[in-house]
Amino acid sequence: MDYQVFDTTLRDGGQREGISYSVVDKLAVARLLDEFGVGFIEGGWPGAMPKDTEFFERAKTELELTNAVLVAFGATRRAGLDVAEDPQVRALLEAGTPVVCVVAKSDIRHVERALRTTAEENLAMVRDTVTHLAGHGRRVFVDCEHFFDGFRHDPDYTASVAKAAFDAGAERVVMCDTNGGMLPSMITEAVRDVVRRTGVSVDRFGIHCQNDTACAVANTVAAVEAGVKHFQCTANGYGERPGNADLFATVSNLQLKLGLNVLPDGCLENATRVSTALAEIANIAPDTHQAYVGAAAFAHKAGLHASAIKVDPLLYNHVDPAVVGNDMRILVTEMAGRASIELKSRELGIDLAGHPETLSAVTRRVKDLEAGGWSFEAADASFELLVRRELPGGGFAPPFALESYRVQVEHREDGAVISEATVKVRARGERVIATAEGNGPVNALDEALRKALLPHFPQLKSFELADYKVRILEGSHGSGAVTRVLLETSDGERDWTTVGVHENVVEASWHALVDALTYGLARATSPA
Ligand SMILES: CC(=O)SCCNC(=O)CCNC(=O)[C@H](O)C(C)(C)COP(=O)(O)OP(=O)(O)OC[C@H]1O[C@@H](n2cnc3c(N)ncnc32)[C@H](O)[C@@H]1OP(=O)(O)O
Ligand SMILES: CC(=O)C(=O)O
Repeated sequence: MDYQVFDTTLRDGGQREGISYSVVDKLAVARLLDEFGVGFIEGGWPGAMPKDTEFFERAKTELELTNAVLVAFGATRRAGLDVAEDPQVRALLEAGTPVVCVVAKSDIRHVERALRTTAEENLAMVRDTVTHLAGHGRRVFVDCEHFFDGFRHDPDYTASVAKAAFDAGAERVVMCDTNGGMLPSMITEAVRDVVRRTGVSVDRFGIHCQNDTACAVANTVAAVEAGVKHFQCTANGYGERPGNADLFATVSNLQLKLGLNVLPDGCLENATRVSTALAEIANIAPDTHQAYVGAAAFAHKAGLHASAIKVDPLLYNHVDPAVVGNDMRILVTEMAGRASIELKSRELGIDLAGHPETLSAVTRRVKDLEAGGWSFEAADASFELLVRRELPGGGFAPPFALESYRVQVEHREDGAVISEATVKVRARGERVIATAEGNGPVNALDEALRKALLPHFPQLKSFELADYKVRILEGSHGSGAVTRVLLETSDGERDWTTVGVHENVVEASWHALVDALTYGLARATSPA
């Protein structure tokens, strides 16, 4: 590849609050990153923590990488210590990786105040460590910590650290925006200046940006545009404080916007899947609004967007979502227009192109219902039922009709709380009455309804209530508060979400429940 994509999810990514990878997690993350096509995987700091030491040990036999090489991270030798005697330098070699990356101080203020040593000793620490590691056959990358802050304060000293690393045999010197305080123009200016001062070609430099100004991706792109050929990122931007440059946004920008050859062919289209899988392993909910790979990255809510998208999706998408393995979605809400309804219905397999009256009727109905607290954005199943109910000959025959339901909640002397529901429905020409108990009124209703319908619809057996969310919405314009219920149902293969709204939580739940069973039964009897 023309560029070195250096991933540090397992090292800097692990520095994010809330992440604690196990060794097994680390091995799984490394495999996914390799599959995604990065060139270097920084696995951690051997010797600093037992898990990282074990990871490198197990990687020797358990990790087969196709695209990437494994990198061990460490620091330059301690001040005043012989490099061969420094245990953490020894641990770096014992990790057995072909590449090592050492962090070096490059801001004179850090040298003097944090390391409490001299400018010259710090240069010697860099030289000794690089020479020693290269002498043991390692490719050596040097992360110059606080490079940009240091360069702005004392450019001669910071440049001399970079030069010392190169002269000692470092393959790459990585300029780190450790405090993440830079803006793209500052990066561009510093990159040009350090090349001039050191006389070293820009393509031997690397870039590592923290995200404290929310510019990590932009700063990385700026450095690459200035000629840098090695860039460090983390999956989903995980990292210390607000994080690092997000791998997926960075490679997408470089590949799709600048036309650079950064990943092997066919890898970029795995971005969305790999991003989600890595979020699962990190045990962090995927960021739905993440650029390129988030579930909402290509989700359109505004009616005007939909009307143009109907003509050509690229009129409102900056790239085709498929190039990063993502999908476009149309959201139906009070902001929908007829085009939104038409596109969403098409997404659900209903062609409304020849039905202008239905389009107008559904649009009006959605706006009215949403004004009353309904929300179809996350309830595709209820929206589909609404469309089918409005569509003349929409193939919709409700599988049952309610005569009445009754729910009782009984608090007994011994503290037990029992809910009991009775439903009276008509299904397939028959009147059925069923009673059931439940751990709450909604559960009792659900049980009673299933009991009544099961003899007619055995498919109901596989339906399970997967999630139940309740939100109380404050009333407006003098009306009282209403309750919105979102119900997620699963048949083991597919999930669908329905919505119900009413002043009474049981009635709101009933609406969502009826839609859930109606939709599930309609699906069960129609082809997937
Ligand atoms: C910018 C970055 O994110 S770099 C990555 C940082 N990552 C981590 O810190 C995670 C892992 N860290 C650790 O497990 C521990 O901090 C260790 C094992 C590295 C060190 O632990 P300890 O030996 O207990 O030292 P402690 O963390 O308190 O201080 C770090 C020491 O390293 C020295 N040091 C810091 N940076 C460097 C450097 N680039 N080169 C050499 N020495 C350094 C400090 O001066 C300090 O030395 P001192 O003990 O003489 O005061
Ligand atoms: C090395 C590193 O993580 C930094 O300087 O931010």
